[in-house]
Amino acid sequence: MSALIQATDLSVSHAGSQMPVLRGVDFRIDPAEIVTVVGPNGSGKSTLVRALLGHVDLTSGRVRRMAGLRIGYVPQRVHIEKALPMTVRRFLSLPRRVGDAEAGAALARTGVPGLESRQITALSGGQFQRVLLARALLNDPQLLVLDEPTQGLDQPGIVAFYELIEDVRAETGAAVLMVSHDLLVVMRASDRVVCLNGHVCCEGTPQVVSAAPEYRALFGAGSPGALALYQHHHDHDHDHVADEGGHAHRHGPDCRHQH
Ligand SMILES: Nc1ncnc2c1ncn2[C@@H]1O[C@H](COP(=O)(O)OP(=O)(O)OP(=O)(O)O)[C@@H](O)[C@H]1O
Repeated sequence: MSALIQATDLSVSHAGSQMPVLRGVDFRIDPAEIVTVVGPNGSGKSTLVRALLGHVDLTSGRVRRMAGLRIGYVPQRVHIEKALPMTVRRFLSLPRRVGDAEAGAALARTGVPGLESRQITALSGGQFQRVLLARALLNDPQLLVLDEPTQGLDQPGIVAFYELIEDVRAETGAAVLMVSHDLLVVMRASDRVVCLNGHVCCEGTPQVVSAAPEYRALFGAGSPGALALYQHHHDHDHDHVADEGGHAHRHGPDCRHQH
């Protein structure tokens, strides 16, 4: 199956920084897959997403996007000028004007029907994330890219949002690339999880990754384990590929974690 996006040996350095943010990253996403990138703060998740979309210059490596690929992108930060009144309806027509029926259908699809006349700044966090998703869906994307789409949501809101994402995938067949901090919920909703820390630390299906000793060392069992990800250190290169149960699972032989 040909990939929607495939990156090979990707390295990125930001201007003024000695250290590359990403080094030697291989990544691909196939049609209808839900892939989630997890990793500590500053590990390069947003940079990877932006590199895959062609929004940052590469130091080395290559990114190939399928010709004509339609992408719906929800960036990590959406700046809304508070002083500038803007209704949901108007927001949905930026940057591309859409008809009332299309706008209404997108809002209904994401579980926030009838919000057209509300001010964007008056929405709750959960409503706003759904409006952002509605806008991303207007393009009839083959790939949805969501950078921390559940920020600011409470636990039930997070669970409901991921259920919505799975429904959207089932209905539209769109692939979904997400960056997330909601590790445990993400494990359930994703076909594949990629753990990033400047490089790909480990990756595979949720089952394979969660069964891997390296994953357990990182996350433990239950929610407190999620904190471990934010404490672990990577001081190694990955030069080892292990195959477990026929699934790709990669981890360095000398991957040391604080646990
Ligand atoms: N435009 C930029 N110019 C310079 N440095 C940048 C730029 N964007 C990101 N960085 C730096 O690159 C590193 C990775 O940032 P990135 O936003 O990709 O990480 P992240 O994993 O998405 O983090 P978080 O979980 O905090 O959102 C950070 O040290 C950040 O300060």
